[in-house]
Amino acid sequence: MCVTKTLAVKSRKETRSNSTKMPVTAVSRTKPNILITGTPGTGKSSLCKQLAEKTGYEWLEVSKLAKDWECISDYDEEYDTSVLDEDKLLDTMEPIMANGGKIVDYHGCDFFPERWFNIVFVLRTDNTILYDRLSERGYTGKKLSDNVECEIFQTLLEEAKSSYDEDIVHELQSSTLAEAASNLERIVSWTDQWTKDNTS
Ligand SMILES: Nc1ncnc2c1ncn2[C@@H]1O[C@H](COP(=O)(O)OP(=O)(O)OP(=O)(O)O)[C@@H](O)[C@H]1O
Repeated sequence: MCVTKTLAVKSRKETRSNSTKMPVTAVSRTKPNILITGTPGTGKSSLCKQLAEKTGYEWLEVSKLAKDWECISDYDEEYDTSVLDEDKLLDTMEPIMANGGKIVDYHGCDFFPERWFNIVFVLRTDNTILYDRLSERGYTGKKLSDNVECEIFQTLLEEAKSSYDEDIVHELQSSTLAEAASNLERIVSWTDQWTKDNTS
């Protein structure tokens, strides 16, 4: 079982979306909200940090902020990872997301409301390269193999495609530094274009 799947429950997302009576599509805002997702180690944080510097948008690193906001409900010893209190996290994020200009970074995506995001990027990394990155980070045993399997089975890509309009979901290769630079450039260009198209 993939680590990310311990943290995401799709049916609850749908219940929330319905209960808030908001449209499923992204609401109007002057700056877009961007979701960057992918298996741990695919380069989300590295990309988001640079993207925030280039755009001036706010980077929300959900795994770290969830701890600061006390939105952790449990600790999963088998996977050596925190389990989110999703309801509390979403309630905390809701007003933050409202004005746009947010870059959300998390290794899961099916519990966020669809209306929050204008675009979704799923980072992908070659399996061998990802194995080495996660080993260097100290991942071993089941945590290491499950995360690599998660990438092999493109779990996050499928999760994103089933949770958001496929037209706004984009897969980005993130195995090399050249790809990282190209991804950054592509997202900055998209952001500039979105702003031109939506604020004139
Ligand atoms: N495209 C890339 N090419 C080469 N190295 C990369 C690339 N992207 C990230 N890295 C390196 O891989 C490691 C993991 O990157 P990073 O921490 O950004 O991943 P992450 O997806 O945010 O992981 P997590 O979900 O656990 O926070 C870092 O050492 C980073 O410098």
